[in-house]
Amino acid sequence: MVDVQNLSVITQDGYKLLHQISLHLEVGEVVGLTGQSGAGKSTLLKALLGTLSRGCSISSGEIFVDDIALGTLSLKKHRCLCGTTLGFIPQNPMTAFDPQIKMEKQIVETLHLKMGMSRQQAIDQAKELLVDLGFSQPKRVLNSFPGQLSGGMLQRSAAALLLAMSPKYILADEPTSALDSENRTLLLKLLAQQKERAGILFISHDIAALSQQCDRVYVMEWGQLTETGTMEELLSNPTCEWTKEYVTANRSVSKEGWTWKD
Ligand SMILES: Nc1ncnc2c1ncn2[C@@H]1O[C@H](COP(=O)(O)OP(=O)(O)OP(=O)(O)O)[C@@H](O)[C@H]1O
Repeated sequence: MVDVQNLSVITQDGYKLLHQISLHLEVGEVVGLTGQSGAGKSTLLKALLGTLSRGCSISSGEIFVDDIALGTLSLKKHRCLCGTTLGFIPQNPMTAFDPQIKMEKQIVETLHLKMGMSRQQAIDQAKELLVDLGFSQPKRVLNSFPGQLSGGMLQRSAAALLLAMSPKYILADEPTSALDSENRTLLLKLLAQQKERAGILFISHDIAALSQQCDRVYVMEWGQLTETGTMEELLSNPTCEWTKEYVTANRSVSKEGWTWKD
């Protein structure tokens, strides 16, 4: 289980980015995290991955992954958990890969290092997953530099790499933000298939996807978790500002009453 207990993160100026966050994630469930832009959702993922920006630090609380307190680990040991235990799909696909290195080398080296795969095994696995993610020419993707691929192609490639590592916990930061509707559906389907063997923390503003995928959803405002429930419960009985505003903005009046645009 991933268990975040009363986690607070501050900047070097003492500004609180996260305040007393507590949440847990078990294998077999999808937990959503939504809320205003700048609320601190990505910061929480960075704390989980040990990649907080320079000048930001955990001021109190602890994160346990399978009963291991991450705060007791060296940065090197923390990073070792990334990939196979904590898998990550980043919000900004450009940050997922080194722009100077061809995709094939990056994917092969990661799968060799993290999974012990041979070069050929890694290439075969990558091609197979790229096809699953909608690429008809996976070889072309592997032969490209990241800059030669679109944002959506990179986001799907990052998802393929993550799936190849079969992480126990998947941390997905707006994984569909750069995708068109067809590829969004494809990625959501693949993520849903992981639920049987993984726990998924799904950060998104995509209310339809949150409703469809998540067992429960947390709302974050100004670095704090302000509300939790199924998406349906949150929308039908919103209590915090962000959810109320979302509900108001998405209410469309018809003769019969109102319906969700999503
Ligand atoms: N290195 C940093 N130093 C100072 N403040 C930072 C730093 N990184 C992020 N922040 C601030 O932390 C807050 C939370 O940012 P974060 O990216 O976690 O929000 P978010 O909820 O993921 O937003 P979005 O939905 O737009 O992706 C913002 O106010 C941001 O400006």
